[in-house]
Amino acid sequence: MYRAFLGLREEVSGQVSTDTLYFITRWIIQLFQISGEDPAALIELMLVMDNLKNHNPNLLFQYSVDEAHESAFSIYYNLNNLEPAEQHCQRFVEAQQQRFSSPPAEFRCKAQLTGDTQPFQHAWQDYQAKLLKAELRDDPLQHALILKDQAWLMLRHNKDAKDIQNLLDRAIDILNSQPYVNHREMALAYWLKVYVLAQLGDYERGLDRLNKAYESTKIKQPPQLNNLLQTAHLYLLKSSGRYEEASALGNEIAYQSFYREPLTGHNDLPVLSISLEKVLQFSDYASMQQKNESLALQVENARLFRLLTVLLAVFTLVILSVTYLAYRNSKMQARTDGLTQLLNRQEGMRRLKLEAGRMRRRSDRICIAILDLDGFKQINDTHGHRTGDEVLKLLAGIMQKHLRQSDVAFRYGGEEFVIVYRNTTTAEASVSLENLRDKLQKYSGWETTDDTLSVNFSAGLVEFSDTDVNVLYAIDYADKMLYQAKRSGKGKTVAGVYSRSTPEDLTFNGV
Ligand SMILES: Nc1nc2c(ncn2[C@@H]2O[C@H](COP(=O)(O)OP(=O)(O)OP(=O)(O)O)[C@@H](O)[C@H]2O)c(=O)[nH]1
Repeated sequence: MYRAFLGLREEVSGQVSTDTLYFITRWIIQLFQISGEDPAALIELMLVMDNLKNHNPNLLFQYSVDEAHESAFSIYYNLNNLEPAEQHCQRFVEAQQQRFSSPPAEFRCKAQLTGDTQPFQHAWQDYQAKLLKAELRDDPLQHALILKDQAWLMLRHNKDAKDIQNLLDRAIDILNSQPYVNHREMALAYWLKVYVLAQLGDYERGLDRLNKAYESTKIKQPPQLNNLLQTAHLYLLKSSGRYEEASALGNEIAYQSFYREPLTGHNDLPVLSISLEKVLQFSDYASMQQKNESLALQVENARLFRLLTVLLAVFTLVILSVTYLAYRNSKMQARTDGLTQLLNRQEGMRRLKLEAGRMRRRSDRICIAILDLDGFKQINDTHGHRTGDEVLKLLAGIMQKHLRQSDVAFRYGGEEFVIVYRNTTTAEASVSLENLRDKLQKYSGWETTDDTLSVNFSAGLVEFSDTDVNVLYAIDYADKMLYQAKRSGKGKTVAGVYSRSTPEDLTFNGV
């Protein structure tokens, strides 16, 4: 297996990026370590260290400087070569301090070197306090989890295997007695147990625990958890001298790791897959090659699937946007008058009623003006309908430009327009209407006729603040005043205030 990966590194060097090479080296180190080939792992590690020196460590390997030193420490420590172990521990501490804003207060490598039991004591006391809390709260699940964590702590500090087993047995018993079994925690507890039994060389019981662990993760088996159990299995096989089985399982774990993130997301994956196949052709791992192919296919399929999902999402988004825009457009069209682009009568009346509602709620007032172009038939007859249309559009444009945003203007019909002035008195609205009139009369840029056109309008204006009266009465009232404006000479505004007491035969105070 190492040979295959060493060969792979040779094959792809120069073709792939430096950090991919670093990843491959990392596996090789891990493989050597798993198999207890510490000196070989050390040589590989030195290779990484050299790379770290040659490249800018803050850029390329910024996430691995401390990991490399920690691995070097463990290897030297295992080999009982304490001087370099100490150096690497120191470098590891420095790297961690650089990498994290708040690195751990106590470092395990230091404690291991000095035989300092302080970190263990602190953590142990912490767990004891938590245990007490869980007991008081009568929370057996939490209790079991803390027992399991305590076992893990003891294991990391090389405590007595029997004590560790006791803790784990208690944790497993509690987990088993729960109405709903927590499969993940159960598997982790069993995994620890297998690990401890492997250290004790108790293969039979270890295997029994392992089968239970596989069993408890059968329902929901995330790949990482499965991988964890496989690693425990590997320890067990190795510790009981079953090297062939261990080697086969080691291969499987290595291949699975090869195709797992983050390397599968790596740009260099195609080169790696092809090269791995080539290397395997010259090695004695023919059966693994098949597995490699099917795994590569799975990766490719997953990638295609991801691509398709993204494409589908983009496509759906485009369709939705287009549909939404078309819908919005058609809605706009249904609301506006095609010629003047003002609101049409239906939408205008709806907005008028809304404004009346708002007025009632705020005890406000509104002014309603009806404008009618004077002598418009004459304009049509003399200058043609196109000029008539131009006049209508001109007045609409002037309204849009010179009315306030809160005012609502719409085409009431033919050459009639309505303006709803929010919170405005008749005096203020009259000023606005005179302003519109002024702009209309001063206009001279006609496109459809050379003649100077005299364009003007008459208007009926009503102030309306009575909360009990239907706003349509006010419109009728404004219409009647418009009629008065027409009758009394055109080109003017006649205004009045409408209330419930306004008699049927209307009296006007002209402006
Ligand atoms: N060009 C054009 N003319 C229209 C449009 N809608 C209505 N008209 C015309 O507007 C004219 C309105 O004529 P009348 O109701 O007699 O009004 P007027 O000539 O302005 O008379 P007064 O209101 O008394 O000043 C009619 O000839 C309609 O055909 C339109 O969209 N475009």
